[in-house]
Amino acid sequence: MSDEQPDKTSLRAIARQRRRAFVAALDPLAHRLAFKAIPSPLARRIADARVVALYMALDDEAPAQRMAAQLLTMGKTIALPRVLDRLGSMDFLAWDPESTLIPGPFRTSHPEPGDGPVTPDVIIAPLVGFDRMMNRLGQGGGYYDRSFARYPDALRVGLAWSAQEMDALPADPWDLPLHVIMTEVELIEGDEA
Ligand SMILES: Nc1nc2c(c(=O)[nH]1)N(C=O)[C@@H](CNc1ccc(C(=O)N[C@@H](CCC(=O)O)C(=O)O)cc1)CN2
Ligand SMILES: Nc1ncnc2c1ncn2[C@@H]1O[C@H](COP(=O)(O)OP(=O)(O)OP(=O)(O)O)[C@@H](O)[C@H]1O
Repeated sequence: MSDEQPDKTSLRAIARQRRRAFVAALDPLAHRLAFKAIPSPLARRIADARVVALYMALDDEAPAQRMAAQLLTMGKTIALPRVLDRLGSMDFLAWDPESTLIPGPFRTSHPEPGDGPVTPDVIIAPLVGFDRMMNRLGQGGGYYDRSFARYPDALRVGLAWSAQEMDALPADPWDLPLHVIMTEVELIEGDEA
């Protein structure tokens, strides 16, 4: 554990509260339309990707599953994470949005294992907070940090409501920056290609 851990914990509490208030106050139509369309700069960046990992939103998270329809139209294989243990391990399983999901730990759900895990070319990640330096603050389990490290060539895309932006987040040595952050109002691209 680093000295920054308590700091991240209080930032998480602030960011979760802000996210809850923002989503509660959002115009219902604006909410319904958000995150459905993939902005063209992002569509270009994932043009050659085969497997795109989404997530099923919990609580007030940005609803990533809404991007599934357009991704299928683009010919992508969609994957979802499967939590393997409570220590931070997960893998990714291909998902046909028509098929049912199996309940997993932490209120998550994942596809049937089918032919086994797939390697994601793009990882669309949920987050609690983000900053303009492309830092991501997650739930604190290190699940996405470990997956980013395991698939270093995958494009790391954070999905968030704009209200989840923080001034500056602490970055631990294992934190890999996001390449792209998509909110309901803008697409933020990091300096690195
Ligand atoms: N939608 C979604 N799926 C995901 C994640 C995620 O953040 N969001 N994960 C990302 O890691 C992994 C699962 N890890 C998770 C870890 C904790 C909680 C959770 O609900 N935690 C408590 C908060 C505990 C606390 O207060 O610290 C909660 O919100 O009730 C959910 C998922 C993989 N799948
Ligand atoms: N690549 C890694 N290998 C092993 N342990 C890791 C790795 N990345 C992070 N961890 C561990 O995971 C824990 C949680 O890290 P952190 O607080 O940054 O999680 P988070 O990014 O907020 O969570 P999540 O990714 O689940 O949403 C840390 O204690 C850290 O030691």
